Amino acid sequence: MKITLLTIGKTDNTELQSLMDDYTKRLGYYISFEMEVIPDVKNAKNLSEALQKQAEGEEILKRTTMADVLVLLDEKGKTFTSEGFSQFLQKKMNSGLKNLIFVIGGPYGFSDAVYSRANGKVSLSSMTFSHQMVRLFFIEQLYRGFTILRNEPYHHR
Ligand SMILES: C[S@@+](CC[C@H](N)C(=O)[O-])C[C@H]1O[C@@H](n2cnc3c(N)ncnc32)[C@H](O)[C@@H]1O
Repeated sequence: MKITLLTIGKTDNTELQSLMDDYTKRLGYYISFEMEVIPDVKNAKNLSEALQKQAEGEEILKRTTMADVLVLLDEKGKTFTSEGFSQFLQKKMNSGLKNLIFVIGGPYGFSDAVYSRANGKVSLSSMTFSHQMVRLFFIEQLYRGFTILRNEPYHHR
């Protein structure tokens, strides 16, 4: 199984990027993982929130096929413990799925079209994080999930 994390817009914070690179490298020992950055929508300043979400949504949907499982990172989604999330990952791997795609929305979240296509929603907290911060938190949780599945001493119950 390959896991892709789709995000909108590059991170211009080098410290955040360096932490993400570190967890991405570590994750690579366990699973094929890629973070794909969708370029910021051009002229976003001149667009309404709805139009910006629609444009971002089209870019997200372009990058998925119906065979992929698409899971949105969304504060109103399902919450997991880290152990529960590791079981979620294990089940997806056992199911023979080829592509598991997680998506982080832009500054205004997701368009209705993306919500309609999604197979599920996962929340990291009921608080809202910036779309930049949430990438780091999520990649760390993915890494944690795999260390739990391998019984490695990263996660302390
Ligand atoms: C600034 S937030 C957008 C908030 C927007 N009000 C909404 O309704 O989604 C940008 C993105 O970060 C992600 N995000 C923020 N907080 C999150 C959380 N607690 N759990 C999961 N994803 C979160 C979501 O993908 C969201 O689309």
